[in-house]
Amino acid sequence: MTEITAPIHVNSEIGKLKTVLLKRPGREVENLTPEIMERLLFDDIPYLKVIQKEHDEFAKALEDNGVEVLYLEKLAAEAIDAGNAKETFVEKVLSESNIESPSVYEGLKNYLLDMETQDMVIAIMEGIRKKDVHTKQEHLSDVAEDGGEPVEKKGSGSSYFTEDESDHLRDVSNDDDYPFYMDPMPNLYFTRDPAASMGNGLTINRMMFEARQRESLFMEAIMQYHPRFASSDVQIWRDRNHTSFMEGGDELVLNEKTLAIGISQRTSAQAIEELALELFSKGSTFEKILAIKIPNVRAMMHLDTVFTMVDYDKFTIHPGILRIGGSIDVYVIEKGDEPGKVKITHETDLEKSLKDVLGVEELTLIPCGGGDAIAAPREQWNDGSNTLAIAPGVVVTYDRNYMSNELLREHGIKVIEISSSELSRGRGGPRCMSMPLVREDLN
Ligand SMILES: NC(=O)NCCC[C@H](N)C(=O)O
Repeated sequence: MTEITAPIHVNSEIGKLKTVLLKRPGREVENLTPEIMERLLFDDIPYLKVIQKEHDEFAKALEDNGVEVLYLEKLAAEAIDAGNAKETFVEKVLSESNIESPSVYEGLKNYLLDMETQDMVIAIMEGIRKKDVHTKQEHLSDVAEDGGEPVEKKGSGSSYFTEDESDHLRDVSNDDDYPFYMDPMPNLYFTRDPAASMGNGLTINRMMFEARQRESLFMEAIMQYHPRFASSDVQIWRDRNHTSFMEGGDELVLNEKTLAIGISQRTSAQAIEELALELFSKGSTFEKILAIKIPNVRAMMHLDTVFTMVDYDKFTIHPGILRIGGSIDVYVIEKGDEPGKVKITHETDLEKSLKDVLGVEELTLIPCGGGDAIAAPREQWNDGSNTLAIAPGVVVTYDRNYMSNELLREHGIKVIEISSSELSRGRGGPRCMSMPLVREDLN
């Protein structure tokens, strides 16, 4: 086996995992409240101490199996320092954080730039509460509360009072009760979605919901400035400056010539076609994309919530994506006859489409929860189909999905289970929580 020196090298879903990017859940998951959790794409509020313990167990399971684990928060801070890009980064994040008031903008900027880079990255991820940053408007509200003269507040935020700002009506908050100037990013521990490795490059994604759109700024900075990546020839197949959206949970690398991408709640058909054109024209190894249409519902937001590869010829599947009779729409996208054009063939037999591109005679689709009318949707809801393959036939899964795990074992798959009572509350499993950077090639 030749040693892989490229910082990103992913030619399959199942090749031995060498390096992976994770994000340990931090206070951003505690900054959820019942009022905002739905908008921030959570169904419940995780218990921080336990979710961190479970995540550490996940990281340890990977390390015990020879995987190098890198952390997003650390790489992002290293990148920003290496690129001397603190101010540029802060300005970019602020410009995407819906801050209308100039005094709030200035207050936040000074507040963040006064921090060490690592603390600043973590603060941005956790979300920034109004009570931590003092701006002129806060003093105006003090007047209203006390009926007296504005008094400069003492405490950590007082130096961020922007005394010179002119008064703007837009400084008057529409929602004084809302606790944040900058929303937390609780979904960051799903490192799979903001960017996706394919070949020796990646897509840095424009994500569907505002709750997640700023997440890909960290990966953009890492690729731009971090010495581990910036000095190498990492191909950005698609950047985040698009209007059509794509998320990594939909992007599967079947082999070095073929991708499977979900047309889903989070990834549009247009984005897939645009990516195909980029890949076909920029000298990638990819020649085909299977665009698989899945239901546009929250429970199945990405293709990897209903379909993952576990071995050369085996996949998990949630039966809920198939029509009665087992058909599903698969659009095979290939290079067209003219530049700037693709050729699209419509197929409806997923098993056959997969056999064709993988070059295998037999293929097994292992149904989530055994296909049982109750167990299948229950275990799918807790990511029973969302396995992370760390080698052919070896996967990491959530322990709570015992029926699906048992079935995987019956099919000869080695299953490494991790605790999942809190991790699962964010509606993502082991594949969602990991972004492979390097995998060994298959023979
Ligand atoms: N690939 C994945 O399916 N990721 C899980 C993302 C869960 C997150 N709460 C979201 O709704 O985006």
